[in-house]
Amino acid sequence: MMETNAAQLQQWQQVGWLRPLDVSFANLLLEQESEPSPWLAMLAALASYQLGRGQVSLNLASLLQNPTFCLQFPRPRTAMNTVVEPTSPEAVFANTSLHDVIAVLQKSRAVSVVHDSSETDSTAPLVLQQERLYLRRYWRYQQGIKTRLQVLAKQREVNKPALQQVLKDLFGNSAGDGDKLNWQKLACANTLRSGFSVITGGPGTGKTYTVVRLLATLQQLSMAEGGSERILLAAPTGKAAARMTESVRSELNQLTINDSVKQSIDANAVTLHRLLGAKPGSRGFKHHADNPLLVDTLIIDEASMVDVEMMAFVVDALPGHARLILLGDKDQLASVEAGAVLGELCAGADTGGYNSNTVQWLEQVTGESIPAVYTDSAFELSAYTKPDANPYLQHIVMLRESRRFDGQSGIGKLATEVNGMRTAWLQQWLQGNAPAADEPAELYRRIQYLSNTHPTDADFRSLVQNGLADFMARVAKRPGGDSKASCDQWAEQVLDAFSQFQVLCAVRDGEWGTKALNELISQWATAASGSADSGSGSSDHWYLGRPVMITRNDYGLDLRNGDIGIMLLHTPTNTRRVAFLSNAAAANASKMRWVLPSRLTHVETVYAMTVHKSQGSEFRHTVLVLPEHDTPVLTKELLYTGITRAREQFTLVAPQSKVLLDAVQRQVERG
Ligand SMILES: Nc1ncnc2c1ncn2[C@@H]1O[C@H](COP(=O)(O)OP(=O)(O)OP(=O)(O)O)[C@@H](O)[C@H]1O
Repeated sequence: MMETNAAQLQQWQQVGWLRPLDVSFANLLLEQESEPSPWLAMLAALASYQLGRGQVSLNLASLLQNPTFCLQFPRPRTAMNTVVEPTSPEAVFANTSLHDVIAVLQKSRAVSVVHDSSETDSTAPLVLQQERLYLRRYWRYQQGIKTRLQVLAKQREVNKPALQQVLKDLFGNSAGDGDKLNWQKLACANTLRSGFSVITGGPGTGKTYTVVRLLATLQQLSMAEGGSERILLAAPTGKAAARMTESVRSELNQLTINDSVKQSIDANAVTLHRLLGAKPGSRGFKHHADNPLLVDTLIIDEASMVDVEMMAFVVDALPGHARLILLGDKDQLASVEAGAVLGELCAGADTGGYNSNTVQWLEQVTGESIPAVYTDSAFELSAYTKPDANPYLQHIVMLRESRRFDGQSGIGKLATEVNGMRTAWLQQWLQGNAPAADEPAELYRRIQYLSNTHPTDADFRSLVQNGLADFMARVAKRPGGDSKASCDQWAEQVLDAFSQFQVLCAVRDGEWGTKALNELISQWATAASGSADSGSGSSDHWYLGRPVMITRNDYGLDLRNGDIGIMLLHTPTNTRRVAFLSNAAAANASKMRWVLPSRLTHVETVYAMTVHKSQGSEFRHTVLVLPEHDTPVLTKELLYTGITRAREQFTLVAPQSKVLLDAVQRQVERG
């Protein structure tokens, strides 16, 4: 059986199902076993494979129950025109029981078996906990987070009368709009109750609005006691940090509060890497348990993008008294790295699940009255009566009303239907049917569907060219003068124009993937600009107006993975440079960075980017392009994330509507 499994791993690697890394890891383990067990290599390779696609562990029960669903292998790769028909996961795991697999793992020296979250002395590379097989490092990250959050989540003392007054001043008396619950007020209150909380909500549900009031609440309460709260704002990427800074600053400007409280609030958000003090070339950070951050409250935005490794480093670096608040949309795609931390913490949050303690506390300080549908008696006991109950539900408030997309908005409607995995309305829309009698015509104005198309067809080409027209015009316009200031101002306008329109792809390869579309759009762009400079027009050629995305952090240049720049003529020096918005946190730092293209080693053209890369960004007009054939990466989370990147206009390009309908019914499995 062992030889069979070794040959099987080779075959699955050949067809592109397993990575060479997965197979090498498995072989390494086998070499170290005195009595290698037949299934060890296979299971170790699959645990490593799951990690590569964002799952922290291999769930053995679901593997044996439904191997194809659990592994979600892509379409097999064909080499040199030979079609290899790989053995299916079903065939490999036929007649294998969970009991047998676990018994085999328990006997292996490469596996340590743990029954609870306590750390063991073992250094075995694999950890088996119940039905899940982990790579040790990731098991430790997960346990580290769990242990730390349990401590942070303990209830804290609050001056309730003072809190009641501050909340009343900031959010009004009670019962938000008419008979609706004021979830924003409840969210703000709930963060004060313990050292760990989550505010989750879809786009435009007022997370920033709430956070700004939370900042004011924390400062006001602290100042009333003669202190000052040390609050830090952070986000997983440079772009998300810049967006957080901008939206907090603008919301703060509109808020009428005491001047001294306002002045005590620092709206500058930094990346998590900068916060923890990244050490170039090393996995570790300057701040950790022995050198904790100087912070009383840490607020992390776009928390859905934080992977399990980064979250473990963050909680490790928090001082004992600190408070951690996570903001984000739990329904968005998780980070490409392993671990859907926010999604897992928020499992079940749609229905509240508050116990009587939480309800009583929240009602007392907010004056709101929480309906019974949001309560759950299963959480009454400190020992949870439901075995799968989520212990963090008491710490989560979900904002439920979009302030950006009203009932008339097609974007909001599309996002809601996709998130709810419902296809009936989508089918109507895809077929181009007129709005139903009870639907406003406005609903369909800002959403458009392009079907039966090919990348080189005129309809797709004009969609893209119209979308990029303003950007192209600004690139061609050149600065008002030769001064540094006017050149910077022009570059800022060019970058702003570029950020208004974006093509998003589900995949990188294939004719509807980012690689091919960037190649094609580059040719259109250089042909349209008609400049002598257009050269080959290939997507990696440094032509004027080429938009690029950084694909790897570059600490030397202070550029972050995901930063976008445009190749322009830097008029003060008369050189071609790539203009980026600066990541510098200092208030007096120049807003623009001009970098010589020769210094940029990890960049890609970015007329089209993957949905994963678009997380944390929004565009006025977003075009989501789906491939011709279904693939396992197409999930409702991916569609939801793509749709919710659109602020005013959304276009779906899907050559086959069935691909969309199948994807809506596929959910990411949490690892
Ligand atoms: N209670 C409220 N009353 C009035 N306006 C509100 C309220 N809540 C939010 N808004 C407004 O709605 C808009 C969206 O809110 P906000 O930016 O806070 O949402 P968000 O959840 O942070 O959005 P994003 O998904 O972009 O991060 C903002 O203009 C904000 O000022």
